[in-house]
Amino acid sequence: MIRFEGVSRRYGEQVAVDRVTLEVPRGSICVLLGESGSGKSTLMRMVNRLVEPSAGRVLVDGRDVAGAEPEALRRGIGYVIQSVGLFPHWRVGDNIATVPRLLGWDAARVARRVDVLLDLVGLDAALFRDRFPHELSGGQAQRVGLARALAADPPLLLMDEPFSALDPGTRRGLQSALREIHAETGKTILFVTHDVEEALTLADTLAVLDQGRLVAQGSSASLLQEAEKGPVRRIFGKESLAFHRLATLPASSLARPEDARQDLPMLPADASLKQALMLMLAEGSACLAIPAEGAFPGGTLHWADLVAPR
Ligand SMILES: Nc1ncnc2c1ncn2[C@@H]1O[C@H](COP(=O)(O)OP(=O)(O)OP(=O)(O)O)[C@@H](O)[C@H]1O
Repeated sequence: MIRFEGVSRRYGEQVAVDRVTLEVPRGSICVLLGESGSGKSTLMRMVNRLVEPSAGRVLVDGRDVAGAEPEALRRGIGYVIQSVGLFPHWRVGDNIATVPRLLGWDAARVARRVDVLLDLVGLDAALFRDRFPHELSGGQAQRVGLARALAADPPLLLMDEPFSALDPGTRRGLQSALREIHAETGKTILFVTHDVEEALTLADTLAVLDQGRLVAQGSSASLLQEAEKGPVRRIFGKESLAFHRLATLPASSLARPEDARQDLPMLPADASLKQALMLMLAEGSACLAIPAEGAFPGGTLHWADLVAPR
C-alpha cells in the first residue's frame, strides 16, 4: 500500500530522514515510533506531499506520489493531527462534510454520511452534529477529527500524534475506538507516536526511527524480544522493557490448570500478563483465577511464575 524507497530529507546540513526503506501492507496499522526529532512526522508527511523527499521515492498503491496532483492526492488520504484543526466557525457536521462536498456529493448523501461517521467514532449524531468545535472536549474534538478524515472513505489514514494532548483515560478510549474502526473498515493506517505503550497497543507492525534512520521494524513481540541493546532498548526504556513484554503475552500461557480455584480475584480469559500483574498489585493477591475458554480449561496464575526469568 505504502512503500518508502531509500527516502531522505535534508534541511541544509540537517538530515531529518536518512535513507528509509519501509513497506506498509494494505489493511495494517504501522506505527512510526521514535523520540522527538527522530524524523517521524517528516517521513509521514512525504506520503501526502506536505514534505518532498530530497532523495528516494514514496509509492502509494504502486504509484509514485511525486506524479500526483497534491490536492487530489490529499483528498484520497485521511489526515489526523494532534491539534485536530477543525474549522472553528463551522459546525461539527460541516467540518466532517468538507471533503464529500469538495467531491460534489449531494446534500442527502453528505448528511447520511455525517451521521454514520459520528456513530462510528462513538458520538451521538443528534447531540453533536450541530455543535461548534469550542463546544467539544479535547477527546470529542479528536473523534470529530477522525470522522472528518474518514469522510470520503479513503483507503489510507495518516495519523500524526493524534492522541498526545489527551488525558490517559480519554487516550485509551480513543485507542480502542481506533482499533475497532480499523477492524470494521480495514483501512491502512500509518500512525506516529513517541509513546511506547500507545505504539504497542496499536501496532500490527512497528517501525522505530532514530536520528532519521529506520533502526528496527517488525511486530511488537519480535521487537520486544530483540530489544537487548542499542537505540531500540533506549527508546523502549530499558527498565520498562520487561513490563512491556508482559503486555504482549497472554496470562493463560502461565496459568496452572491443575489447581483451578474460584475463590481468587478473577482475570478475563483474554487478559495479558501485564493486566495480571496490575490486578495482583491492586488486589494484594499473589494468585489469580483465569476462567476456562476454548481449549483452555481455566487455572491459577501464580506470582512466582509471573516474575520467573524467561
Ligand atoms: N521545515 C523544517 N526546517 C528545518 N528543519 C526541520 C523542518 N522540519 C523538520 N526539521 C528537523 O528535522 C528533524 C525531524 O523532525 P520531525 O518533526 O520529523 O521529528 P519527529 O520525530 O516528528 O519529532 P516530534 O515527535 O517532536 O514531532 C528535527 O531535527 C527537525 O528540527
